[in-house]
Amino acid sequence: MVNITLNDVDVTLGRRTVVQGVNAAFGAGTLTGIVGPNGAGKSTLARAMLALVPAHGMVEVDGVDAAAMPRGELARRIAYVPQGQTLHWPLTVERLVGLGRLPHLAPMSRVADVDTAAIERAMARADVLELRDRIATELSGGERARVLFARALAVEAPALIADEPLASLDPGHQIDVMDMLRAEAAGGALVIAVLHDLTLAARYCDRLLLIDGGRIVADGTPAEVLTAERLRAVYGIDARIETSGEWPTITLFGRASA
Ligand SMILES: Nc1ncnc2c1ncn2[C@@H]1O[C@H](COP(=O)(O)OP(=O)(O)OP(=O)(O)O)[C@@H](O)[C@H]1O
Repeated sequence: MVNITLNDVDVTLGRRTVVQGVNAAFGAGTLTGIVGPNGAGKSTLARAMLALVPAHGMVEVDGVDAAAMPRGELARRIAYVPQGQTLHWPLTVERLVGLGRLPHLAPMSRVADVDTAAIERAMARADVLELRDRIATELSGGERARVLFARALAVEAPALIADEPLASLDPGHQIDVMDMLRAEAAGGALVIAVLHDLTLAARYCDRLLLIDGGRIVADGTPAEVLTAERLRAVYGIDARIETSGEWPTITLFGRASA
């Protein structure tokens, strides 16, 4: 079990404050989607939770200041799928997924049976077993995205933060990844995903944080957060939201007229 609390968090990059006054708490067993337009500060907020960018205010993981937590401990508690990561080394897929076990290994120690089993599970769940002997730098964008997702699953951490895990995936694999995120949350994990697909976010997430200009502009269930007025104000689009079904469905009409 793990929890993440943000108390009045600001992040300044260069001379710009890109996350401002964010207060939110995340607990076990919930899938939260972070949505908002390009440049809203979603990735920066995710990175602040992982202490990858310096933040003002307080980011607490299990009641401890994340910035003061040893990196290995933080990495064992929160697995991370970064946005659009470039791969530099020609590792096999299996070796790359195996890097997810690094936070569990003592320096210079070898991969143990428990690690091998976790790597196998992660590759199976991310549907990359057939790619295991391929060189990761030679994969297609979608194959690479699934391998990087598998690397995060291999950590078997109680929390998972995935930054745009659906980018480059075909519709079938998008649904597979959303099913996996849901299953992680149903199994008791704290799961946060930065998403652009509002339809999938609405269908799968328990909670949405809508970010604009570095601030939370709405926080609640998808039906509470996704209103036509907000989509117009935040994204500048005209949309119809149907809330009569099991989850809200969104039909996009186009750019909102001024
Ligand atoms: N290193 C940096 N120095 C200065 N500004 C930065 C830096 N990194 C990001 N930014 C700016 O911070 C803002 C928020 O960026 P961020 O990547 O968090 O947005 P995002 O909501 O994830 O966007 P997208 O949906 O396009 O991925 C953007 O305006 C971006 O240009």
